[in-house]
Amino acid sequence: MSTGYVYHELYGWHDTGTHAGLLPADPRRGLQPFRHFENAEAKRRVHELVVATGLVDRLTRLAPRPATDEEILLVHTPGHLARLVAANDTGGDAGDGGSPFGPGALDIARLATGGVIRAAEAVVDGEVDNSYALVRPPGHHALSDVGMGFCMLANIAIAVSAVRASRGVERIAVVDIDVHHGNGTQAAFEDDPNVLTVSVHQDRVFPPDSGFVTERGTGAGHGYALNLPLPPGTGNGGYLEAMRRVVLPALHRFRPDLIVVAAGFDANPVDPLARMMVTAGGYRQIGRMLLDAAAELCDGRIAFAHEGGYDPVYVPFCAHAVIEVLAGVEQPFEDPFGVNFDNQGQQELQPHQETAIEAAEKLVAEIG
Ligand SMILES: O=C(CCC1CCCC1)NO
Ligand SMILES: [Zn+2]
Repeated sequence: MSTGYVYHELYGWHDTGTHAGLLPADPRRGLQPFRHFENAEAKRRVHELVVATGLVDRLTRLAPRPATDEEILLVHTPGHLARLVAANDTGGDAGDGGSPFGPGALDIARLATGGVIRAAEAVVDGEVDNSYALVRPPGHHALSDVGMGFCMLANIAIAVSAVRASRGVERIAVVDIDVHHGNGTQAAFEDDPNVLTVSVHQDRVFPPDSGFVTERGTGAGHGYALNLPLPPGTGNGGYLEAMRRVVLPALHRFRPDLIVVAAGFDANPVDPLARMMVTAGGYRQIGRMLLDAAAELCDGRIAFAHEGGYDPVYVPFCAHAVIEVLAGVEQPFEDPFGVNFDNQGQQELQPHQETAIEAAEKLVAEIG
C-alpha cells in the first residue's frame, strides 16, 4: 500500500494573527489578545507526530506546487482572486472578517490548494494508492466569490474540478467529516450530478445557517448533496452509525471513480470550536470504512485533504490514526488519551442521534 503525503513548512507560516479578526483586543471590552484558533500548532504537530513515530518513513512524500490562476478560476470568480492578489502585500481578510491573513498568504494558500491537487492527481495517476494532504489554510467553507470560516481558497472544490478537467475523472464523491458543514464544497457542485457531496457535521455550529438535511442540491444536482447534521455530544457510536447507514450506502449508490475526504478532526472531545466526542479510535474506524469503500468502488482511489481541528494536543493523534490506516499500518500507535475519551459517558449511539441519522438515511435511495 503506497500512501502519498503532502506537507510543506510554509503551511505553518500562514499568519492568522492574534485577534481572529472579529474580536480584536480591546481593554474597553475586556478583550485580551488571543491567538486565532486557526493557527499553525495543531497541524504542525500532526506532521511532527507523523515524523516522530516513524510513520513518515512508510509514506511517499509528494511535493506541493502552487495552484495556478486557471485552476483557481475553475471555482472562484476573478473578483475573489483579484481581491486576494491585491491584499497579498499587505495582508487582509478572506472575506467574512474572521479569516485574517498576513502578507504573502495567497502564496501559501495557493500551495495548500496545489497540495490537494497534487494528492488527488497522484491517486488518479496511480502514482500512489491513496494520499493525505496535510495542508493549511483549510478550504471547505470558501465560496466562489468570498472566503469564510478561515478559508481563502476552496482547496477540495478546486482539486476536484482540476482532476476532472485534466484527467477526465467523471464521478467524484466528496465526504466531509469536518465537524463544520462543508458549505463551500457543496455550493461549488450544487447543480452537478457527477459530484456527490456528503457532509456529516454538528448541527448549525458553522455556518449557523447551513448544513440542513433538506439541502439536497439544485437542478440536475438535486439528490447529490447529502447533509447529516448531528446533535452536540455525538461520539463514536453516532458517527460510526452515520457512516454505516448514510455515508457508505450513499457511496455505493453513487459509485464514484474517486473519493475525496475533507478530513477535519474538530469533532474530537476537546476541540474549542465544536462539542462532539469522536476519538482517535473513532477516526481510525471512519478512515478504515472509507478506505474499504474506495477499495470496493474505485480501486482504492481515495485522497484526504486536511481541514479543521484545533486542539494542538489531541488532533495529532486523530489525524495520525487515519494516516496509519491509509498506509496499512498493522500495529497502530496508541492514543494515550483513549483510555479516557473512549469511555466517556454516552459514547454509544443515543436515540436523538438515531433520529437525525434516520432523516438522512431516507434520502440515500434518491441517489441515482
Ligand atoms: O473549522 C472550521 C472553522 C469553524 C469556525 C469558523 C468561525 C467559527 C467556527 N471549519 O471547518
Ligand atoms: Zn471545522
